[in-house]
Amino acid sequence: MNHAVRHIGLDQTPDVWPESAAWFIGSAFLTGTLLELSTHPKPGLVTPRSNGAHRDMNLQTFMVSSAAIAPCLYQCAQAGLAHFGAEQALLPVIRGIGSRYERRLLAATNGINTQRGLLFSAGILSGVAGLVMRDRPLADADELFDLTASMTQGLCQRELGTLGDEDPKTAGEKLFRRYGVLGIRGEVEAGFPTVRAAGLPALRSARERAASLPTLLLHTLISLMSTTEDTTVLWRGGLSALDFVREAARRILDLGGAMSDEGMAAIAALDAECIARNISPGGSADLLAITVGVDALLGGHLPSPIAVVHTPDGAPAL
Ligand SMILES: CC(C)(COP(=O)(O)OP(=O)(O)OC[C@H]1O[C@@H](n2cnc3c(N)ncnc32)[C@H](O[C@H]2O[C@H](COP(=O)(O)OP(=O)(O)OP(=O)(O)O)[C@@H](O)[C@H]2O)[C@@H]1O)[C@@H](O)C(=O)NCCC(=O)NCCS
Ligand SMILES: Nc1ncnc2[nH]cnc12
Repeated sequence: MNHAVRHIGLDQTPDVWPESAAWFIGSAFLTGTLLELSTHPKPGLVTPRSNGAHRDMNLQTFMVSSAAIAPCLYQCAQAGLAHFGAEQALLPVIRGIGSRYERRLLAATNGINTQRGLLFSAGILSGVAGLVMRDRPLADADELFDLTASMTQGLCQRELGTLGDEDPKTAGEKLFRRYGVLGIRGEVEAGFPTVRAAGLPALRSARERAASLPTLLLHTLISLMSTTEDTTVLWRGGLSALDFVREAARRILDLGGAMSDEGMAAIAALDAECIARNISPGGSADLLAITVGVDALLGGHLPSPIAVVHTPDGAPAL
């Protein structure tokens, strides 16, 4: 068995591999989804202790929508594992699965848009991961992101560039018309540059510095917020809100991010300010879930959720 496969605990016996690989991939992104939701504080976002800048959803709204979309991740991974031929031909298969689950998401939340963006990005990555992992573990994040960019080449032109004079329907289409921003489609078609350049480096840096799990997750989010072209922020507050969020996040990173007392104080202040201004960086929250999921696919180990204290004789303190 391949060392990397053994390292991430997959059973590579031929008749079990596709099933276990699909569950492994889906669980990686579900782990990222659940850990994002469980993180507190998160400026302007829903947490176990705050609804952030939202009046129409709370943690349980996200719990039911996460439960509704979890099977989609597994099915997209299975579609990738079963796909033979050019990767571009896999995209419509993934889009078909995702569209069905977007309806299930909205049915589970009574029409509230909690995680449409996450469904899109995590579904596509699950499919691409399946494409690669049919034969072997992922080499690195670049392999996953480069293949994603290849599979979705032309997506923005097809779905945004050909809007013509017809009325834009979704937030992303309206914002493309108004500001020329590409939103989640642009992030995906470019191969997740924000996760590559900000998310994964921040997560790895926090892990190397032995940060606790909550600190690691929040530090990664702030790093993502400093650079994400988040159409969720744009939708609510325009370019001034997007500039405000990115500049505030950069200042927090200059103070040490979530790994310093000064940074944590600035995060608390930003949370209050986002709520006061009705700003919610939902796109960055999605990218936090994606970052954790990709790290898990690569066998990354996260700090224990509870820092276990051991007694002098080595037994865990109860
Ligand atoms: C492909 C679609 C998902 C595109 O949808 P849309 O045309 O709306 O495009 P965008 O606005 O660009 O993106 C939609 C959501 O993606 C998140 N997002 C935005 N920018 C980025 C970015 N730069 N990087 C990553 N992700 C980004 C964001 O999603 C999160 O925020 C939403 C919750 O926030 P909230 O403010 O509450 O949103 P609203 O309720 O809309 O506003 P209020 O009324 O409350 O004020 C939530 O979606 C989070 O996930 C953007 O909102 C879609 O068209 C599509 O095709 N879907 C079908 C499914 C599919 O194809 N799946 C394939 C794979 S399975
Ligand atoms: N925790 C959260 N709060 C608000 N919007 C989100 N989109 C994804 N995660 C979110």
